[in-house]
Amino acid sequence: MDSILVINPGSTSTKLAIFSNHELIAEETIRHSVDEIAQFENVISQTEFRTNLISEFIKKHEAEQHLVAVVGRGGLLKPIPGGTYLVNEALLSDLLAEKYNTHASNLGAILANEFSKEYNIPAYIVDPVVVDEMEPIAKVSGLKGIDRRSVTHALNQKAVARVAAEEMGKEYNDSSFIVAHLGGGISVGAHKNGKMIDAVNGLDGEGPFSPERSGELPLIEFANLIIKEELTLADIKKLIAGNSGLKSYLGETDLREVEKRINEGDTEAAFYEEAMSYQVAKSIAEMSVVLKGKIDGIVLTGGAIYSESVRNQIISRVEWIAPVKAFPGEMEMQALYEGAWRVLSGKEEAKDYALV
Ligand SMILES: Nc1ncnc2c1ncn2[C@@H]1O[C@H](COP(=O)(O)OP(=O)(O)O)[C@@H](O)[C@H]1O
Ligand SMILES: CCCC(=O)OP(=O)(O)O
Repeated sequence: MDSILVINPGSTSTKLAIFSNHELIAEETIRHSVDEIAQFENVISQTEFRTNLISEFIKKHEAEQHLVAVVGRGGLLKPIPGGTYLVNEALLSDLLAEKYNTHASNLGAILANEFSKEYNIPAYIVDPVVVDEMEPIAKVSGLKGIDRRSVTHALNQKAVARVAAEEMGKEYNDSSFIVAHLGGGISVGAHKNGKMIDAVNGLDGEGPFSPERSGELPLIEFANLIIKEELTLADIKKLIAGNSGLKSYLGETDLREVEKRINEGDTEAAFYEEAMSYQVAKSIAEMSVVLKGKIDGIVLTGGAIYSESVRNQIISRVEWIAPVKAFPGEMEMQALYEGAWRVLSGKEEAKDYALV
């Protein structure tokens, strides 16, 4: 039985799966609390902690003898086309140096490499968070020398848009969708004819706030804070992409805990949950302008879309734009497996990061 190990590190979770001959053999989502993540100085220093969790998973499912490849979520690399990439020195070196910023997805290739070495099998990443299909006009920021960049849940955005298109009897490559992914971070993409032509960057301080990120901030107020608190660049990255959003308002990134508080009558928790939904709806509307109103559907996805109230709050504000479909959670594990399988079966060649 040839098996492929799938490793998907998110900011609040490590998702693991084993697939064999297109069948899901085992799957687990390990959630990480705010306190658990706070023990670590940075993302890279979580490697051993998450490696141990993955080793336990492999042993629990007795997969050691069967692994033929490992595939991880692709992190912050240089802007590159979509596809399956071999994990090699050039790719690992950019991730370990955090050359293009820090995020849990950087661990995908690093963790995959650990198991590649242990089991002497190839390691891949698929459609990393930096997949860049933005049109030139979308990259203009408003200040010469600074361009907008594409940092999104590209893998899942494309996977769910494909399923939504199929359900509507359409082809992804021949339709227009707005996809909002609500995870630890929130990204929103305008997909036109198979390409994400504009996107709200879910990491660098654009668009809606998320369970742990600030999204867009009033610039002058933020500049004053940086000066007053004498923040370094590392402090700023940690603040806007790890210690803001619901965490800063409510001390919590787990929406299920937030909802428990709401059910117990916490009006502040209810207010900030609704504010997050309100901001997501605004970003979706922004993308409807990118697509000039010709939209086949709006797709809501990510862990936070399991929340009925978040889902309904967004839908009530955007359903006038286009029909809305919700895919709570993500289809990333299957998409990662398929990307690796396409290469192993010879249908596609793995791309070399150093050469793109
Ligand atoms: N069943 C659920 N109900 C409500 N919220 C959920 C549920 N499952 C996950 N979430 C929330 O979704 C967010 C994380 O989404 P997810 O896509 O799993 O994150 P990650 O970015 O870590 O991959 C967290 O706020 C989490 O609490
Ligand atoms: C926008 C980059 C991807 C991202 O934010 O992923 P998480 O939600 O897992 O943090």
